[in-house]
Amino acid sequence: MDTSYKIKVENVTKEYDLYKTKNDRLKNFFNIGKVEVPHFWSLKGVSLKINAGETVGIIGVNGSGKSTISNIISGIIPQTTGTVDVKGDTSIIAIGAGFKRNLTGMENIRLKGLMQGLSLSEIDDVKDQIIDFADIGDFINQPVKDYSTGMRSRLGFAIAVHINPDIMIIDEALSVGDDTFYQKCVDKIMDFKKQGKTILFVSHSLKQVEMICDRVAWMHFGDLREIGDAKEVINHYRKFSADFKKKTAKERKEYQQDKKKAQLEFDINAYEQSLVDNKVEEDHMDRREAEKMVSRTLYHQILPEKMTLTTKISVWVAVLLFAFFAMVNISGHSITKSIENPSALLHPVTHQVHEKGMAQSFK
Ligand SMILES: Nc1ncnc2c1ncn2[C@@H]1O[C@H](COP(=O)(O)OP(=O)(O)OP(=O)(O)O)[C@@H](O)[C@H]1O
Repeated sequence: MDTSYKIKVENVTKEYDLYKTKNDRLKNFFNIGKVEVPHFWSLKGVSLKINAGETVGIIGVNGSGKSTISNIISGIIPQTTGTVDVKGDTSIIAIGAGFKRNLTGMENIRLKGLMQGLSLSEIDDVKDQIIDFADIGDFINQPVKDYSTGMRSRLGFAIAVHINPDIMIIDEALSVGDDTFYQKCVDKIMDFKKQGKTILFVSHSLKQVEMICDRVAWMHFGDLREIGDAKEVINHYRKFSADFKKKTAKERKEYQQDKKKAQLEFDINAYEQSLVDNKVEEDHMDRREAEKMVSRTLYHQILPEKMTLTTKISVWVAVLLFAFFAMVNISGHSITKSIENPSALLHPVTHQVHEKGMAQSFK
């Protein structure tokens, strides 16, 4: 078994339900009625390995799944199927993620530091460097919700590089600062590289990716189209972009529509079947074994995002029990009487006593 990787992503998919209204979402949550919801597969089965000390760029057109895959690797969002293995005693910092908007910059520094396992005195030691690097002055004592995108990103980057994570995930963080800040960030990233840290670098800037990364993953409408040597993959991507630009507006639109359609129509069962077939045909594996193996890879790490039937039943039972006990309480009857004669719940005891009392007082 290959254990040399730092990050391994196997057959990872991400499905989003495109609800039209909040009401539809709620109805589906409780399984009330049948609400037809389009499903969009932001990732259609992505597998990749990243070794310790590598700097890997993620490139691709808008909406190709770059942020989705990096957010799944950093644990910000769960995958729908597939396995993500981040090895060893690893801390990941995804820049810009995990800010509590109502807390001040200073409070967020402490929070992120504590979440990374630093002690309060260790955080105290680096806090001035973070504030200095982020260069956001007195804003450090203002709630993060009042920051501009650039300030938030600068603070995120500053925290990330100063609390020394093993793996750093940088998603478009360098596109927001001015030239001076940009250079400071690049220097820090190069420093990280020298220290042998693992870096995942999501960017639209091919120049930045070319300068910083050893390898590049090219995401394309939910698929990993290519992964390999940075220069080679970037050249292929540049060629694709140049060819794409040569198409007419109508051709470009049709291409994008076809790709989006494939993301809407992606069939997870057919995908599972294709993985099994692959193992049988190419690895000459026994079909039952292949089925078990694929099923494990796809589903063993998954917490169901949607409620299973058992969970739905449990929620309904809990709601009904809650309503029953609330009515018992209001009615003033005993639990036994309420079970024997549920209609009694509609005739509260206090009401009867009150009436009895009134009747007696009139006698
Ligand atoms: N919460 C969501 N609900 C529905 N669809 C989503 C959601 N988040 C992302 N998507 C869709 O998933 C696809 C991939 O999004 P993602 O943000 O990963 O792309 P990206 O490559 O990072 O794009 P960009 O370069 O514009 O940042 C897009 O089509 C996007 O619209």
